[in-house]
Amino acid sequence: MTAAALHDRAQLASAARVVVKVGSSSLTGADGRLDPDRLRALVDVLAARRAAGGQVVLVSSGAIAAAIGPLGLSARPRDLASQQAAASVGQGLLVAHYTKAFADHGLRVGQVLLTADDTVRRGHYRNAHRALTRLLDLGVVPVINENDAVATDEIRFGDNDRLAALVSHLVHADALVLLTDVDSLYTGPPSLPGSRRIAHVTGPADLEGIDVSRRGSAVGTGGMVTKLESVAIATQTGVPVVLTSAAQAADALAGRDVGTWFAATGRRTSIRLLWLAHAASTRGRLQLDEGAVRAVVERRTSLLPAGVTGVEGTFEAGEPVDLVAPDGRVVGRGLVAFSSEEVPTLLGRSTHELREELGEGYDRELVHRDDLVLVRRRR
Ligand SMILES: Nc1ncnc2c1ncn2[C@@H]1O[C@H](COP(=O)(O)OP(=O)(O)O)[C@@H](O)[C@H]1O
Ligand SMILES: N[C@@H](CCC(=O)OP(=O)(O)O)C(=O)O
Repeated sequence: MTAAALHDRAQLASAARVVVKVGSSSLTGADGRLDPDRLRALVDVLAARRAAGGQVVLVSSGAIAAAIGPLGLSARPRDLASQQAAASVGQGLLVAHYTKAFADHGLRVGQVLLTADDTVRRGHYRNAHRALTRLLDLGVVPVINENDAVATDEIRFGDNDRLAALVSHLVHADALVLLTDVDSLYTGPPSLPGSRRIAHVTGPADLEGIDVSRRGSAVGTGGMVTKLESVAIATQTGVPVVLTSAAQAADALAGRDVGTWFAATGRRTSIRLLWLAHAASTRGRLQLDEGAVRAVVERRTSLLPAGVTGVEGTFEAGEPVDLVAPDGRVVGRGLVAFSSEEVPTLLGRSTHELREELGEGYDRELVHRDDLVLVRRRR
């Protein structure tokens, strides 16, 4: 199935496949613990959508919050190991609640735990796509979360907003619905007098001057910042987004004038490159000479070892690195074809020399053009 581009929120009512992301703040009570009534209210809305024939993929946060009570914690843990342990306990409890609540509507759920790698590395991406598509074909509601118990700080999303954008790409969704604890995007912190609802965003220019700096709820992670990053990823790859509160989920899915509608700005494109440009944290840096900068930036060629003068960091082949110009500007990011141990022996050498000395396999690009994005702004 391919997504038909939705042009306005009214079309959401008949969209065939939507991804709905719900944040921890919408599933918890004032004490920061999971509130089964709030979870059930959301499930009622999603089940109604399924009953009307629409497919739903749910990306749900709340694993860590769900463990706060059972583990006797006073608040959301801050260190990675405790978060991993809490997520491991809480994820089972969370899915048990979903399984029961959807079963009351005659629906099955399938738990899928993903890491950033699963949505970016080619083989993993295809695998996740196949599994999710089959679940949907079987009428199941996939319930997705990050695989927090094994995700380390370097590789994890940490928030589910950007994960939801990548999942929307993965399942070819018609739209992404981000549910949180505010009813829309505002011009400034919602609690500040004078902040106004933004109903419609047609592109990045509409977001200029908007203040999203204030952090959100105590249980949520990313606040509005990661939601706007999610919006950027989804809309640039052709998926429109509605952002609203969980309380208005039914209205949003019915295409009514609630929340903020973010129109799609681009067409379906490579998610790997989008992820590289937006969010991947790089593992190292390759120093380019002027000629290599011109080749990569102006002629859009692959990066060859001959144009690289230095390397920093520790990375494996296939991991993201920054491409740095002689003046220190990051001009691009790429998935490097060799590990940081191998790179120094290749630097400044022509592909011919490398083939002669090291044999075939070493005469290829350091970063292939298909694995490279240009960075226009200073990061
Ligand atoms: N300009 C803004 N418009 C709307 N909400 C904002 C804005 N700036 C900051 N926020 C905050 O973002 C929060 C939502 O993020 P978060 O707590 O991470 O939710 P979730 O758990 O749903 O991911 C809201 O509670 C709100 O206070
Ligand atoms: N994967 C984590 C999500 C972290 C989180 O709080 O995300 P969010 O509430 O969407 O900002 C969990 O399930 O607890």
